[in-house]
Amino acid sequence: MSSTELKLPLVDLDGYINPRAPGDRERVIAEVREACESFGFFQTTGHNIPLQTQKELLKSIDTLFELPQEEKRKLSYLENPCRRGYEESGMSLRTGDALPDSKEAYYIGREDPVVEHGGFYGPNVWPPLPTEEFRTPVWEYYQATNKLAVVIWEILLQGLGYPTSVMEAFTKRPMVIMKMIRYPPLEKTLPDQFGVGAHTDFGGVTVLLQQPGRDGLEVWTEERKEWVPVQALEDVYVINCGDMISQWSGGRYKSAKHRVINKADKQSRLSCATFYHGDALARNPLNNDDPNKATVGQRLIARFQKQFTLPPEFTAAASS
Ligand SMILES: O=C(O)CCC(=O)C(=O)O
Ligand SMILES: [Fe+2]
Repeated sequence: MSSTELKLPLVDLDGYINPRAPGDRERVIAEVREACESFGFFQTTGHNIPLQTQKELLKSIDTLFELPQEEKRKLSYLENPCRRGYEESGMSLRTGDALPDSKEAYYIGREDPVVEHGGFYGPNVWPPLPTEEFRTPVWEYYQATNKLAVVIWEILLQGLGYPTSVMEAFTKRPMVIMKMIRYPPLEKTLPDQFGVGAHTDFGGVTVLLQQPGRDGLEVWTEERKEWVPVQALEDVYVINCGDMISQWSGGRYKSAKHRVINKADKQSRLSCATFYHGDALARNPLNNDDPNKATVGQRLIARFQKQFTLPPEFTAAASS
């Protein structure tokens, strides 16, 4: 089978969110488990995020990235104690890739009033756009994906035989980072440059919205040693597991390598990833005897130490 024929599993979450018959939920739980054991990725419908909310989010992302470059630079995440704000094209370098990512990104997260735990918690940076054009639709979308991520976490935990109440042990103040992304057209990308170079996601559950019709995401299958292209379909989300949940599951759920290259010659590509981890200070809630005693926050630091500029108090927390 050639790579173009291989597709990610498609799971309809409606049976879990609005069960109508006995066994509906169990069926969805089994389908998600199967997908995450084989691929670490799946696509999904029946997710309960209104199409209008998705469209408004994409419009807001477009408006944001259309701001003049000097305006965007003023919002740099490198200047922000919580690493919220704007990441310019060419700033993320991936191991093994000669060239840095071509994408530009903008990060928001939980809205906490004060900076705490070296910036894991704190306020967002909002761009100088009318509230109704950016902050309101983006925040509505952020909350909707938070809810969806909780549903996915619950399904994944039940797939391993745990009750959903396990969530309480590590999600009192979950770190939920949302990354809005714009990829330049292919003709503006250097040869051998990726939009996002091959990587695994750091932590928990990722909820990804791709701009419909703008393909570009590819997922690595270890079994076949192939990159599987993922279609960007309207109202269809991509869900994947990160390294932390993979480790917590004892390796049952895969954290698959993936990369993005915008396939469109002349059009940019938008996407938005919500990464739902756990409390900064939480440890593996599934195994008290896990020899890896790192907190969620420490894992995050260890992973991004090279990629992001981190304040010293933060880095110190990683090694303690
Ligand atoms: O834009 C995409 O389709 C995927 C982005 C991604 O993998 C990431 O930001 O971690
Ligand atoms: Fe990713």
